Formats: sequence, structure tokens, C-alpha cells
Amino acid sequence: YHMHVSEQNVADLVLCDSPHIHPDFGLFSFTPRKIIFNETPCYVLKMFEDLGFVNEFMIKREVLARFILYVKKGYRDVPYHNWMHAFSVAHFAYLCLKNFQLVENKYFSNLEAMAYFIACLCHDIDHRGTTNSFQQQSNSVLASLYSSEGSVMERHHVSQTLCILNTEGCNFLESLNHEDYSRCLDLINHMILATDLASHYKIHNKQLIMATEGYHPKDPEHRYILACLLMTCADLSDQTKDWIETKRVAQLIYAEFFAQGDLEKKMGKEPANMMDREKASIPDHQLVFLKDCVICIFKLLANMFPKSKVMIETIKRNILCWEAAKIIFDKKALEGKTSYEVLS
Ligand SMILES: Cc1nc2ccc(C(=O)N[C@]34C[C@H]5C[C@H](C[C@H](C5)C3)C4)cc2n2c(-c3ccccc3Cl)nnc12
Ligand SMILES: [Mg+2]
Repeated sequence: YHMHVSEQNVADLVLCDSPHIHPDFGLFSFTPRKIIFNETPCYVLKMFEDLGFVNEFMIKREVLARFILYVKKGYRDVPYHNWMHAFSVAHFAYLCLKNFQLVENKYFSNLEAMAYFIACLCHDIDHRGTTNSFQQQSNSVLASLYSSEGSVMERHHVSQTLCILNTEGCNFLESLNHEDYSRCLDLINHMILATDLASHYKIHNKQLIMATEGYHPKDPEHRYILACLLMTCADLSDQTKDWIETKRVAQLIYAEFFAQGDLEKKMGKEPANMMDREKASIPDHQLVFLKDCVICIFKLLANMFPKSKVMIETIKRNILCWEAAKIIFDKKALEGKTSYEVLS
């Protein structure tokens, strides 16, 4: 693995005790993006320990510290799909494990819980800020590797995760017995693949049935579908925070989308509307995304875990904010302003 992390940073992280955990850190309303970038590795280590995995699986703190720093280094400096996105997604996994007591209430085994947290942390490693369809369109190396199976980027994120685990001094799972080790990698693989939104639409109906008819913990398909639901919720968890956060995240996402659109234009390709800074109507697109995708997923989560009902209210409030914003965006469009200019 060509990346490198300084052993000084590893030593500092092993000794890190600096930030006391913020009192609201365990609440669904907490916004993990407010954590100072340089303190995030320490928070990941603290979440990992707080979830009991270090003791349960006899994990060496130094090896885990090195793994976390390699994962962080594996993310690129793109507007949205960067380390802070991974950190916020892992924080949401931490919130679900703690607030829903997924292990205590037998929804997840300890191994599944650890795989869930790790998959969230690693689910977008080495993202280039471009979509799966762009990989195909541009005949990227990743497309040549994975396009026959689909979920091109997600397969690359899995591959990068395995590369880091196989890097000297990073395999914190080495203390697991052979069966747990291969089961954990299999779980991480399926959980990361589940973050391809196109895949989510394929199993949404099964999730609806599970959420309405009841969860059967002994049914392996239910365990798989629940893991997929929890991955998608974590990936979209920015949408369950207050409006200021939601608006700021939209700026980051559209910065990425429009950069891809600009690239496609340079390549002589016609970008999709949501990627075209001249054509995209951000409020309209976000209203469709929130009403047709985000709120449906979190309603399923609320069916299974009533404690997450508060997030439905937050998403509804964000929808109202986008409805109000739409009026302003449409007025500014008449003055010739693009919606990205209005959003910024
Ligand atoms: C706020 C917000 N808006 C978003 C608007 C749109 C899309 C999006 O990928 N749409 C689709 C629409 C159809 C069917 C599939 C495949 C493609 C064609 C593209 C999905 C994602 C959005 N998204 C994400 C997000 C979640 C997972 C992966 C990547 C991203 Cl960017 N996280 N936050 C947001
Ligand atoms: Mg992704």
C-alpha cells in the first residue's frame, strides 16, 4: 500500500486523551462535522473503545491507531467524499449502536456491530468526487477493473480497505479467530457495497416489508437487509441535522457534482442536469431526493427504532426550508443567477 503514515502520529494517537467527549456527542442532534479535523482520529479511537470492541476482540491499541490513520490518509481532498464525511458516517453508526442498543437487543452480534462501524469509516476510501456512471463514461481504470460487476466505486473502497488491513502493523483484526476474521471481512464487503444508492433502490421493498411486518433476528436475510438500511441511513445522516448543516453539506455535494459536470463538458459529454451548474435547480433536486429517498429510508428506521422518530421531524423541517429556499432560488434565477451562486 503506497500511502505512508508517520510513526510519530501513531504514537501521538496511541497516547491521545486530549478531547473530553462533548456532552451531546451521543445525541442524534449532534453534528460531528463540528469536531476539529486533527482531533477526529482520537474521537474514532474513543468511539471504538466505548463500543467495547477493543476488549471484546483483544485489539492492540497501537495497531488500531495505525489503521485509523491509514484510513484517514486514504481519503482524498475532494469537497464532499472526504475524511470528514467518513467520520460523520462512522459517528452515526456509533449513535445507532449506542441509542438502539443493537447488540444488547440482539439486532447485531458484536462482530456485526464492529463490521458496521468499520464499514462506515472505510465506505468511501479513495473517492475521487465522481460517480459510478462517470467511471464508465470516462473508461477509468476502476471501471475496467469493476464495471462488469457494477458498484465500481464501492468495490474500489472495499479493495482499498483490504489493502490497508494487509499493510504492516495495521491489521487490528489479526487477533480474531479464522472464522470471525473471514466473517468480518465478508460483512465489511457487503456493508460497503450497500452504500451504492442504486443498490438501495433494489432492496427498498424488502426493507419496507421487514420494517412493517417485524424483524426476525434468526433470518439471515433480515440481518443483511437491516445492515444495508443502517449503512444507507449513516451515509445520508447529514440530512438528519439542522438546516445550517444541511445547507452547508448541499454546497459540498454540488461542488463535487458540478466539478464532474464541468469535466464531462470538457470531455464533450452532456452532463446529467443534477451535474450541470447552468441547468441544475438545487432546491427542486433536493426536494425530490428528500421526499422520494431520504425520508422514506428514515421512516423505515423509525418503524424499527422509535428513538429515531426525532430525525423524521428534522428531515420534515429541512424539506420546509428547501420549499422556502425554492421561492428565493426561482426569483434569483429570473435575475440570471445559477442556483449554485444562490446557495453559496
Ligand atoms: C444531499 C444528497 N443529495 C444527493 C442527490 C443525488 C444523489 C444520487 O446519487 N442520485 C442517484 C439518482 C439515480 C439513482 C442512483 C444512481 C444515480 C441515478 C444517482 C442515485 C445522491 C445524493 N446524496 C448523497 C449520496 C449518497 C450515496 C452516494 C453518493 C451520494 Cl452523493 N449523499 N447526500 C446526498
Ligand atoms: Mg460512496
